[in-house]
Amino acid sequence: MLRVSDLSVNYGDTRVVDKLNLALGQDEILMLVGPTGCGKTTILQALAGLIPISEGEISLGNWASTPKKPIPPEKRNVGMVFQDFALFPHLTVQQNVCFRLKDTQLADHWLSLLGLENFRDAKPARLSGGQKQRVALARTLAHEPAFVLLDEPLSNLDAALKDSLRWEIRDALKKADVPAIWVTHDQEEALSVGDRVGILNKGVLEQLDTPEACYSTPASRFVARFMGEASFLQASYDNNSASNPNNTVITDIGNVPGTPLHHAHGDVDLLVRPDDLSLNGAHPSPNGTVEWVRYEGESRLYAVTLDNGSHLKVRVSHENAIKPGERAHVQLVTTHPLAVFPK
Ligand SMILES: Nc1ncnc2c1ncn2[C@@H]1O[C@H](COP(=O)(O)OP(=O)(O)OP(=O)(O)O)[C@@H](O)[C@H]1O
Repeated sequence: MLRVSDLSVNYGDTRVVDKLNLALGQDEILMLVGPTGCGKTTILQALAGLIPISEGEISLGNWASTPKKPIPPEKRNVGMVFQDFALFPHLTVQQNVCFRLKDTQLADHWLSLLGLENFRDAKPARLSGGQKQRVALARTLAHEPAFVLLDEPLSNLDAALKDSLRWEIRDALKKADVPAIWVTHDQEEALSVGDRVGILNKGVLEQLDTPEACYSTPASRFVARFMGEASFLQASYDNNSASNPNNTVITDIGNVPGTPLHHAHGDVDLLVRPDDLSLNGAHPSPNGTVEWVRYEGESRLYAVTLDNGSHLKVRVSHENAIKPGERAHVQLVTTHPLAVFPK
């Protein structure tokens, strides 16, 4: 198990990572997300042993690295996958994957598993971005790493390729049966690929949880906003289980079941995602005005200001075409519990 205890990293007087704690299961994939400059790459570099740590401990199997007794990178058996692929341009695919490998059987295994057999003799320049990243992954896994760190492996690829390759990478990591930490800027990627998601804010891990929990019951408003489109709706909530046995939250646009966070009670803010709402431009009693609309293909995303002053984002079918400035009726239509934050 890869274990990180109270890990802090300073650059000079500036603390960039603050008391990070996590433990990864044998084949677990942890997606690390957060705004630019929050410390994601620094964490990967610290885990790989490429930069010194200021406090805490990183351990895996038979080694433990501390500020006083650092374990050098070559003794950690870490595999790294970078966004720029980092392949040797003068070597073929086969030579890249087999680089410094005693047993080339594993190279064959990963080359075939990642669909690279026909490219064995090609040089990287001839390959597409997706193929290059598969070669980089095959090389990493052929060396039987004890854990894998991926630093935005898909960020140099186009959208269609990203979607398929993220699943190929996930499958390969699972087959390799190694823990992995995968840094991404893409919250959709984090939610769909990760076993767990860690959300960093200014060097502090704000939440480490399943994708569902990070999205539905975020630990903070920051996490709520970071993991997707989030609106906060004025609401009232009675936390007394005798008078409110179904945890009902009352709002101007409908009542829904709630999950109270941080002892929310009384006047509260309800976390509403765009798909928790309906929007009707032909309703006889509209309760809001459309501010703008974004066409998304299958759907349209609307920004609506309610007559009570709340701002909401609503995602509905593309068939529903209401223009900015027009009146419409917004209603809460969800049946699953929504997160309730104190004011
Ligand atoms: N070698 C360094 N010396 C001093 N400060 C650094 C150094 N490397 C990074 N930093 C600072 O540490 C902070 C975290 O940087 P880091 O690269 O880990 O962020 P990140 O979350 O990976 O960002 P991005 O998403 O933009 O890649 C930033 O404020 C950055 O400016």
